[in-house]
Amino acid sequence: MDAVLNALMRSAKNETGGLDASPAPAPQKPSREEAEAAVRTLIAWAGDNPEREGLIDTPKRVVRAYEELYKGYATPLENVLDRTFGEIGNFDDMVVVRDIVFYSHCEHHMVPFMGKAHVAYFPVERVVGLSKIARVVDMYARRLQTQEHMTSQIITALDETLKPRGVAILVEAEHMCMAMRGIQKPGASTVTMQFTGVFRDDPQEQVRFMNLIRGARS
Ligand SMILES: Nc1nc2c(ncn2[C@@H]2O[C@H](COP(=O)(O)OP(=O)(O)OP(=O)(O)O)[C@@H](O)[C@H]2O)c(=O)[nH]1
Ligand SMILES: [Zn+2]
Repeated sequence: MDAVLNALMRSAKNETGGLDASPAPAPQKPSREEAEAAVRTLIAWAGDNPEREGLIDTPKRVVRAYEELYKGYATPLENVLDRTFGEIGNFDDMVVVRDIVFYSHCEHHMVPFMGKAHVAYFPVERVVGLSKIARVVDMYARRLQTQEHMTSQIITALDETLKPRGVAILVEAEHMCMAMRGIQKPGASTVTMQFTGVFRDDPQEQVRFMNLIRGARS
């Protein structure tokens, strides 16, 4: 099992830098049976009996749930952003998709953090389907990471793939590892933001973005 873990750790290291468009699959992904056995171990560690009736099928359910919660590892970016649309007239202003709800898990505790992402970009001649921006958010949210890394992965993916005049992202989230355990501060929210291109160079565009995501019409 140590060899499996080492291989997984090497693979994960390769995935932390750069665009990270289509992460290489873990070279020796554990089998479904091994994953279910690990869940049984954690149930016993929590203090319950994994063989009792109510818990007997739980490892299978947890492994199925993991496939959904972490499906971002299996989504190639090129499949998400491969289609753009050119019939936009002379539109060259900001496109903002705000209030994209996401659910993620922090890499430190594997406990959920959830919130909203707001994304804007200045298209150059072609636009991307609006749902694809939300798909990119989901793709990175459904992995283990910090909120900062998630924020930078989303903006890098959009910037390098669409090559727009600029991208802006603001992510606001509540971390259950700060609410349910540890410091126990429910309601505390964390805001991360990042800008490229005109957003980075022109503070007025940052202000317009902030006003738009707060609902103001300027
Ligand atoms: N920067 C950052 N920190 C995070 C994120 N998610 C969780 N954390 C923090 O990760 C830190 C881990 O700290 P450690 O001291 O290694 O772990 P810990 O003993 O469980 O820490 P406590 O949460 O303070 O009990 C904590 O301060 C968490 O609040 C995130 O997305 N970004
Ligand atoms: Zn955490």
